[in-house]
Amino acid sequence: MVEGILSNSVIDSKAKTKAKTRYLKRKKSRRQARKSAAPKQNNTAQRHEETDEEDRSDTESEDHTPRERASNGSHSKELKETQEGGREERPQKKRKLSFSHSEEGENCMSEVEEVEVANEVDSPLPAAAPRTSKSPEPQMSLSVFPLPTLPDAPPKSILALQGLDQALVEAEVVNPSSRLPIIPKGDDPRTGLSERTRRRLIELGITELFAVQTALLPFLLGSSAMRRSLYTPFDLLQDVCVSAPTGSGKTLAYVLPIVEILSTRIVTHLRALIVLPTRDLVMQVRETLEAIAKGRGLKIGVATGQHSFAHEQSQLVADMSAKLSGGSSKVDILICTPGRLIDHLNGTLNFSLQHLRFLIIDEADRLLAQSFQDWLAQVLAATQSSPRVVPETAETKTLAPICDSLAPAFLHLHGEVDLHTDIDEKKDPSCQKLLFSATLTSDPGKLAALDLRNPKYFVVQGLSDESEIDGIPNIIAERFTMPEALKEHMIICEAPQKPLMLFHLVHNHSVRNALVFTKSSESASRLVRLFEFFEAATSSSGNPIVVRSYSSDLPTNERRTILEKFKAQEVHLLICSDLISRGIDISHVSHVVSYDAPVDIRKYVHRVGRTARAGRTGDAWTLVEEQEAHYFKSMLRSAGHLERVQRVRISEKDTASLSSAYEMRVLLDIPAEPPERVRTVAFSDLVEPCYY
Ligand SMILES: Nc1ncnc2c1ncn2[C@@H]1O[C@H](COP(=O)(O)OP(=O)(O)OP(=O)(O)O)[C@@H](O)[C@H]1O
Repeated sequence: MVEGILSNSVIDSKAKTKAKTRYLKRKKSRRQARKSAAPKQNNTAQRHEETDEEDRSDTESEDHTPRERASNGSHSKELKETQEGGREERPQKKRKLSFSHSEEGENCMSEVEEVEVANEVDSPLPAAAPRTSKSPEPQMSLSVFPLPTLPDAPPKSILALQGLDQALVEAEVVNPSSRLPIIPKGDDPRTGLSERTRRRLIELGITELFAVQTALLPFLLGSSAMRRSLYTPFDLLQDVCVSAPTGSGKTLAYVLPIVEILSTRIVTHLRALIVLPTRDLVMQVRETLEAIAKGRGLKIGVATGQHSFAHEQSQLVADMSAKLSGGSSKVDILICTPGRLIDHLNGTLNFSLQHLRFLIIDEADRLLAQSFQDWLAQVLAATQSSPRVVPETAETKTLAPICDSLAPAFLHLHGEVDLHTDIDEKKDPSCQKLLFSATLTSDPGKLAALDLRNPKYFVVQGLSDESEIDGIPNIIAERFTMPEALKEHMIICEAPQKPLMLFHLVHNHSVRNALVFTKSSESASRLVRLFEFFEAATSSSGNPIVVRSYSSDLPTNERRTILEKFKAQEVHLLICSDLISRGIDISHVSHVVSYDAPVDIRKYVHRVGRTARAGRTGDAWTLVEEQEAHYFKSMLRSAGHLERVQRVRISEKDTASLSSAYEMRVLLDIPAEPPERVRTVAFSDLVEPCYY
């Protein structure tokens, strides 16, 4: 019986072995058949199918005993490898899915693939995941949106032009070296100047026009009669903005058209208003105007607050007895500072801007930065007519009869004037705005405040000035053009050495006829005292250097006297605050010294521009304290100007003779200071005392 059982089990095991052999044979033949059918390449999908197949086989043979599995160790190993292979290949499998289910374009597909591969790398799924999935449906991928990508940064040139007036971007560039000889006789269609004006210019020694004048005169005086009209109610004239280097003749560029056009007037009205930032400039422009307009019968007035308000009123307005709708003026041209102008607009009866033909804003960037009483908005409003609301009021009844004419744009205000013509159109003010500066602003906000009409920009700038760096026009990048014959230098030294450097420049570099700029009026007067001490210590001869301070601390009359002495070369050095850093034109200034370095490029441009004017040569020196050197250089660099400023090194040997003589003298003469508060008894303490 036992034997029977044993023989049965042997038969059983033999049968199983046969079955297994058959299974392996079948499997081998299947594999060979597949291999011969499929291309030889190692296709991942195929491999995967194989794996699936094998998996299925694996499932088929699940009824095998563990022993059999053990005996089939190589088979299990193969299975395991296949599983790992399947796991590795999963991203491709998923890609296949998304490809087959997405209707989106190829680009989108590649996006999907990338995302999935990335996900796979970041957080691999458990290996069994695909197999445990019960769903027969392939996994739908979520609709995928393109990932947000950063747009390419726009080029600097585009960014710099954002928000700017297109007229500024398309400014007319004028070559600074262009000149136009003045023809004394006959017509001159090139400039539009009358023979009389040209003769006057020649009398004044002006034989040719400078670049800015050659560009502006034809534009303002043009050949058409309309351009020369006193009123242009239906033809709006273009406003003009001019950026031209210091000393390039901007004043004449507006004075000549004013004189030329206003000379045709019959009745006196206030037709040209010139606004300037300081009294000194008002006086200077007045001199130029009077010289050019001599014999033309034009009346020129000034309002700066130098005289009493009542006195100015009596100089400006002819009739203050009753309100005249057309205003009343004793002057054709008014030159003024903005503060006093607002005083007259608000407080002087019959002071009216309705007849203005020209509104000139010189040193425009400086004036636009001044928000004093919102002066610009008030001036612009006064050039416009307000709509007539009620024809008959107590006020209009008392309106005096027309003894002074109304400007065309203001005619509707008067009840008795009821002009209905074929051309019964709205009439615009005839005021043309002209802006000038060596450092004209491109700030859209500031320019917008001017309410410019179809402006035309002129920029006087050398072609060699690397006109556009990064495609950004110089005027927009605040790279200002300097006078061609100007030589610029800087001396970097310690702060206490600055006075010595100044004495060195005066005595060893023959700096005379110089403007020396300090940061404040107080610094200017202290430096004058120091200089006088020094001169007393060093000059044995009878020719000491004469030094004076010039700042707003001085009364106007004293300032005028000092300026006249300086012009007469009786004063050799004028130590001044920035009061005269803009616009002042003194032809013999051969040197400018910035004793305190300027902190912004505009100030630098205007200070150094007091020399090398009208084509002359000149030297500018800047004393830069060591701690300021980095800032100063980067300021120049960003203005594209660093290469033009030459660094001059001054050794102790150069100043040895000056310092010993000076320090001895200072020790004797220095005024008593509380000893415990004074750091050292050095001459520098006189200039800028250093207290602990
Ligand atoms: N065509 C010319 N021929 C000779 N000299 C001239 C001519 N035009 C102007 N000038 C002289 O050039 C000097 C500088 O002129 P102006 O004061 O108008 O310069 P600017 O451009 O206004 O300078 P800034 O920007 O410093 O105010 C003046 O002395 C002026 O008389």
